[in-house]
Amino acid sequence: MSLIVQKFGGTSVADAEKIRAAARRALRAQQQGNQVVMVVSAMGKNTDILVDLAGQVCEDPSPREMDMLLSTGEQVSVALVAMAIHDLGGKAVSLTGGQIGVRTDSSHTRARIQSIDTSRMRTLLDEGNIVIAAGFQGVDQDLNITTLGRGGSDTSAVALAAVLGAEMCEIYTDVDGVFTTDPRLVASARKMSHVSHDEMLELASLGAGVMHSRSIEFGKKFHVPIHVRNSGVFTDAPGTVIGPIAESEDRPVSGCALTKEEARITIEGVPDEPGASLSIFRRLADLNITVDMILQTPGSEGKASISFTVIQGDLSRALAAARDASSELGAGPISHDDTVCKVSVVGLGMATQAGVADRMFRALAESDINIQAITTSEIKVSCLVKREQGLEALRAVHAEFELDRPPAKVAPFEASQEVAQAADLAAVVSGLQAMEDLTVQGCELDESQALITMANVPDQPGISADIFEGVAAESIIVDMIVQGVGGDGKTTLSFTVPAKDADRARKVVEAIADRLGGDVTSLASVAILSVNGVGIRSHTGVSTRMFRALSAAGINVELISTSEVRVNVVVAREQGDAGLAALAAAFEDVVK
Ligand SMILES: Nc1ncnc2c1ncn2[C@@H]1O[C@H](COP(=O)(O)OP(=O)(O)O)[C@@H](O)[C@H]1O
Ligand SMILES: N[C@@H](CC(=O)OP(=O)(O)O)C(=O)O
Repeated sequence: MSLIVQKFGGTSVADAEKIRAAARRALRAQQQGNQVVMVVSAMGKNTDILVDLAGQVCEDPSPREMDMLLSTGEQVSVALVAMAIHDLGGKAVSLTGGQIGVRTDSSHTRARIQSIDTSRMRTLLDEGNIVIAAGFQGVDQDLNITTLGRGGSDTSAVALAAVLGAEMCEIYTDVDGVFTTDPRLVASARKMSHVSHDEMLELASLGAGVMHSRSIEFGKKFHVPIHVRNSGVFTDAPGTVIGPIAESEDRPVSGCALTKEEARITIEGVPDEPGASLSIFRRLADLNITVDMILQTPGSEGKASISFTVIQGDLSRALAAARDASSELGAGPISHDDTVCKVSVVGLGMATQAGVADRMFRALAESDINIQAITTSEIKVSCLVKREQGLEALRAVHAEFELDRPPAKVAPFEASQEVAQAADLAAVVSGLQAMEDLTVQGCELDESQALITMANVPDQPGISADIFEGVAAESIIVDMIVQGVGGDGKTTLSFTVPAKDADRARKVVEAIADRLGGDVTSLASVAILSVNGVGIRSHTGVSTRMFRALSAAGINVELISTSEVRVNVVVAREQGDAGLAALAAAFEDVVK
């Protein structure tokens, strides 16, 4: 008998009527011949209310007690959903995370699932029950209640679907599916018929709150088809399938997103030598702080400037860590800005098409928005801008890439489902032992690139657009772009291009420097080392492990860029082979 998991977010169980509607939907799926596991979140804004309450009682609540408190929200809703099903004549049993056997580590408020025991759920299902599982929670080995981080019910649902070998994991929410951007922020946003795991991973971690990014890691790792749908409509109209296939192959950008609550920290005067990045990011990883944009730009006299962003809530802890690292390194000064936000574009197509970054930069410049920092990966470009301009920036890039219009050639919806359903259950089962372990697919060395740096550029709207339009006009594909944070009205931009195009790219940049000011330097050939896999950024230890391995091998990092699926660093060409060997050894235990 087929099994489906249906997850109902807080918005879909916000009141008694919605709870009854969710119950009817689950019963209908059961009547259609499926076994049904529901995963339910706390009603409406109940988790926010509990967080607020804790804040009124105490300034700095203990994470353990926070979990004890927040988990009650889901306990209320699962019981009510079970009662609603009983009332409709169905059989249902509600279970907390602990009762299901969702084992996690002990990182309260951001725990990771270690294993799930399916036996009790299987017995209940075989007896004809709908199982109603509390999302977002588990227990550690001492039976302390843990939670998975805000929005974590999606992760509970996809994890349950993985261990149960479910045919489909349906995510019911208050919108019709995954849109090209948050439809509440941009009215012209368009629902996508499907979106690839890698795009969704990036979008979710870059601000698309419709899905919890770790749920996508599970979906990708365990081949779980995920279908995001609207709980408020009574039709069976398809929503968005998150699977291996992108909606369109020829479109460079699939979606865009905004993270509002960003904070930026910059450490200047960091000695440009092996181990410097390690000293900083090791401390942040030890505190379990997820670092987002990391920008290292070459400075003068053997000193570099390292900037990174964290979510605003982590700022004070991250600043303390930065101060410790800075005094150990003899670096400084340190500055920070907590009035920034990040706008990003994401698309599998940009890996093979020139001219995405420059279009984004031009769209922002035309709205008179200054870009404070840039990072790129194969499938995303992120720009840090003033928070008050965030929404305008999002709308500008959405319009620039015409995301309101469907792509010319859309891969068929059925294809995304078919491929997704060809899941390898054996792989799922073998992955159960340590479900959220890091999956590193491999370490790579690319020796084909050159590095161009333009320092002391006036920090004003339109500079990046000028440079990258000029480079794109020469049909040169830019790989990594890192723009450091400006000081004294100046900024530094570094980027890599294929070595064969380096001379032409340098000429373009020199012409701009002649006009606007700025010092151009280039390295005709560099080595880009990368570690790629699933959920690279949210596993805070990956960069640390990478920097440690390179530092131990005496290799200096010139430039860094990160994404959900990859960390890239640029090192001197002659150190590429040694760097690759060091990384291969460092990640040997986790390469799948
Ligand atoms: N790209 C996007 N597509 C769809 N919804 C998005 C996107 N980005 C952000 N959202 C927001 O996510 C919301 C749904 O997530 P959430 O409020 O957590 O619902 P739930 O309670 O169902 O988990 C939508 O109402 C929408 O405003
Ligand atoms: N109730 C939790 C978990 C969750 O995932 O909720 P939702 O599915 O409503 O985003 C939270 O608010 O964080």
